[in-house]
Amino acid sequence: MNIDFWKMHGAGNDFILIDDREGGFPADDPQLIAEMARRRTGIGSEGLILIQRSGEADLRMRFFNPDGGEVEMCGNGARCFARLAFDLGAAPRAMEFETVAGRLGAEVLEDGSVRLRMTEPSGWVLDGRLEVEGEELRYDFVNTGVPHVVLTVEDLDDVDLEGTGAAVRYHPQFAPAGTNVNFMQGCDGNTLCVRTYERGVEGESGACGTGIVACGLTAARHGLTSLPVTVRAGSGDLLEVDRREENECGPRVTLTGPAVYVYRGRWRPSPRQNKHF
Ligand SMILES: N[C@@H](CCC[C@H](N)C(=O)O)C(=O)O
Repeated sequence: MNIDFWKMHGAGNDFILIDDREGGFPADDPQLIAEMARRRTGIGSEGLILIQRSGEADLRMRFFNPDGGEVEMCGNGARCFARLAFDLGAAPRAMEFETVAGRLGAEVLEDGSVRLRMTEPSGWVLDGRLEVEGEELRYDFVNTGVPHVVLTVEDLDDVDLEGTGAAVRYHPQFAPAGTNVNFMQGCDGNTLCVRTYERGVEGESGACGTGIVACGLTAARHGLTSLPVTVRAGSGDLLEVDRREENECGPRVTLTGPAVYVYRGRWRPSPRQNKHF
């Protein structure tokens, strides 16, 4: 058996997407997922996404980090999920789907970009203090579907992203789940620039949607910017974070940005994965 997939990216954050509406993908095999996601010897990606049927919404999204572990949500991945689901005829242009973090809404816009309606942010810590390598760091924290620390910096090009990122990601304060770590700088006008050390990628990813939302909301709460805010990801792509009056449920945080096809392919598992096929 082969696995048909789409390779897509959202602002440079790249994913493997699989139409698993009929079931059958061995999601309980982290080794297989890690092998598919591995650069050089696999397809290479910063996450694997399953499109599944749902009894309660249009669809269900499952998201796996490239280390094979399932986590609650992925902002850039959710936009790719919505665009592919719409193009496959699996969901209407304005859809709702389940995630482990809760129910999301998405609208595929005419140009193929996607506006995502997020779950309500939770677990806020504003102006927290953290000791990292003998130094006190000021940080903010919010869960926008997955956990995010936001570190406000003066010069994004001058941060030790891998060093400080890993130290905060594994800091006992955020154990056992760990956290993603965003470095945020105010840029020109009402624009933020963000680079993210991602849990599960264990390094800098091309962009992180939930991290960009965490930064946009944090900057607004500190009065550094106002919503809607434009955020430039590490990849250079621009996304918009807003809080909009969407429906009778009241205002919802939104993330709008690209969802781009790279190619379509078929994965033939290596012999050591043949147990499934
Ligand atoms: N890239 C994602 C976040 C994916 C999950 C993250 N790696 C985690 O473990 O929390 C995004 O765009 O939000």
